[in-house]
Amino acid sequence: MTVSMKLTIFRLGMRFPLPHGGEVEVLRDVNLDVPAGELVLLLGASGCGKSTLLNAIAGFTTPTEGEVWVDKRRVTGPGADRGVVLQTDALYPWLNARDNVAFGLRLRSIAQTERTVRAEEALALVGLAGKGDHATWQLSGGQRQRVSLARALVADPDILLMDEPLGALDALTREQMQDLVLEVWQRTGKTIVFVTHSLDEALYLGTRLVVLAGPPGQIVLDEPLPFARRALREGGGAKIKSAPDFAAARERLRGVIFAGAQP
Ligand SMILES: Nc1ncnc2c1ncn2[C@@H]1O[C@H](COP(=O)(O)OP(=O)(O)OP(=O)(O)O)[C@@H](O)[C@H]1O
Repeated sequence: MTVSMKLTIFRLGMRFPLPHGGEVEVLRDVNLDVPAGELVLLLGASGCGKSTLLNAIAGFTTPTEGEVWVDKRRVTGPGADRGVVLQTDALYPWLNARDNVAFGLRLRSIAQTERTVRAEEALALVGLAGKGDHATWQLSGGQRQRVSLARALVADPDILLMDEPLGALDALTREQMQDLVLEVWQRTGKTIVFVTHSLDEALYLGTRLVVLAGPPGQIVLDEPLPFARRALREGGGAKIKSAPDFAAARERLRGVIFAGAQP
């Protein structure tokens, strides 16, 4: 699992019709060029349009203006080149962990034996080796999100799109899952776009931080981040999250987001 592709968002705009006439502008002139293998953290206050942007990249919605490209292919709808993980896991309760992961492969007419092998590989990648036979109700919240991540990875997508995937987890599990995301990113080299409204999560996890403010949602900050690579080099986050430069970055960004973030 090593495929990864460049993502290009060009002059993206999104307006939705309102029930009693008129429309609401949710995104305006969003431009983003994501090289292959980058881990982009998309941060912004509630309602600024993060999910709308992610849904447009996933192809779940069609933008009113602009374009989304994955490498040389224009996005016109959902596709196996983009794997999606959402905040709620949406696992099928009648299937065990392995069959939940393998489900998408069945739709693509891949033979049973290969489906099983690939599902087991994906489960191992997210730290669930040997848990394939578990029913979904036997899994903790964190484990369920690991299964969701394995389900997104099993088809070997070019890009992984994650919309607040850790938002419903308790604080400790969330920290463990952040390290898992980093590990998966390092091992697969996938291009990842990860949405969050946690400032600490955005600072810690990304190799690049993109801050969206709105409405209408516009990019107000786009800069590289050092902490994810440092965490991988030094093994683990506690020390990094309490380091003076992490605290300083947090304070600076808090200012950007909560004070002067309106475009
Ligand atoms: N289909 C739609 N029709 C009308 N308005 C919409 C539609 N989808 C989203 N919106 C509006 O667009 C705005 C941005 O929503 P979006 O879910 O993208 O924000 P967000 O930054 O992801 O917020 P949160 O962090 O709370 O999930 C919201 O005001 C929402 O009500």
